[in-house]
Amino acid sequence: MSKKPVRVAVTGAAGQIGYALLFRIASGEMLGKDQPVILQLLEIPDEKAQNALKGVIMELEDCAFPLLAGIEAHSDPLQAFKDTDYALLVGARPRGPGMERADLLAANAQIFTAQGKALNAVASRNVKVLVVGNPANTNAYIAMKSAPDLPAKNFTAMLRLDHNRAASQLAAKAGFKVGDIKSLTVWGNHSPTMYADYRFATVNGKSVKETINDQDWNANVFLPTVGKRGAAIINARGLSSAASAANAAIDHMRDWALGSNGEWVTMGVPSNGEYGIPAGMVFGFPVTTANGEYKIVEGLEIDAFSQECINKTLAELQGEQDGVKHLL
Ligand SMILES: NC(=O)c1ccc[n+]([C@@H]2O[C@H](COP(=O)([O-])OP(=O)(O)OC[C@H]3O[C@@H](n4cnc5c(N)ncnc54)[C@H](O)[C@@H]3O)[C@@H](O)[C@H]2O)c1
Ligand SMILES: O=C(O)C[C@H](O)C(=O)O
Repeated sequence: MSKKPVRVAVTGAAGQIGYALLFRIASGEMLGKDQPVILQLLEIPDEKAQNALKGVIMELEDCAFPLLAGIEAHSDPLQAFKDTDYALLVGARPRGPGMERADLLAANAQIFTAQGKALNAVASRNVKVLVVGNPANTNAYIAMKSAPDLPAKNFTAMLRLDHNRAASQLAAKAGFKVGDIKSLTVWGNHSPTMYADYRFATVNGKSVKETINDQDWNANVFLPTVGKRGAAIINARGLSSAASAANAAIDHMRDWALGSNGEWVTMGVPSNGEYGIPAGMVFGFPVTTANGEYKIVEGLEIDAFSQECINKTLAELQGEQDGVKHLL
């Protein structure tokens, strides 16, 4: 018997990540090739954006995806999030000319407060939320705080792009096949301060750290390369990463919904105090996923270098979250 369709809300649906994301969701790459989906798409109430959204919907229709059980276009989050089982919050306010970081935080705080409240009011009580729009961790924190009737653990931020970037850099450095790298993680904020940590990673049972055996490369090449990859792509393309961001969003949601088969993946999730991260802070952690739930990998040893890196990204996130406290 075929499965009942699930509802997937995507915000910023006419943007560049939206364009790289929706077709893959509709083809079953996110939730499985047997799972019909209804897309509930949100764009700002602006004629140009709504027209662009219409065009994307026409293209979705023209793909004749067998799993696409419905498509809705909305400009009101209360309609877009109605009964939604999954919410991918991609749309966000980009930094404009002369805008300070505090202005960016405040503009996004407004968007994610409203969207958190709307999720709280109308979404499925089990909705799984992924925030992609930057600053992703803090936006997820704001949405979570604005939705007190939903489980806080259901609000997550995207660190998977950083994770995938780290895997790819390691593979290139040591000649690994990227798919053979296990137990890699990225701690902290989706920003250049993130700490991509391969101390526990293995390839075919062999330690990645021992194979590479180059702390200078780790500190001075690998971490800056992964941390500044988003900026490098903006410099090269004139636009921020879109296909790789959409791909990471698919990976994040697929693993959360369908399980990671015991493997570690990285998710930005609210801390319960693990590794000294303040409870409630949305932080990149190693997790395993099964039966629609994630579990933070606990008990890992944090050496002095790692602690220093974690402290740096933690301080940045604390600053961001302190900066929006008065708005919540
Ligand atoms: N977490 C990550 O790893 C990661 C990676 C890449 C990009 N990003 C972020 O993702 C976001 C989207 O990137 P993009 O390249 O698709 O941008 P984009 O500008 O191409 O598209 C964003 C879309 O969101 C819409 N939007 C803005 N505010 C909205 C709101 N309140 N409700 C609904 N829609 C809204 C805009 O109209 C626009 O169509 C940006 O914040 C970007 O910085 C995050
Ligand atoms: O949009 C950005 O600022 C960069 C993006 O978050 C990325 O990591 O590619």
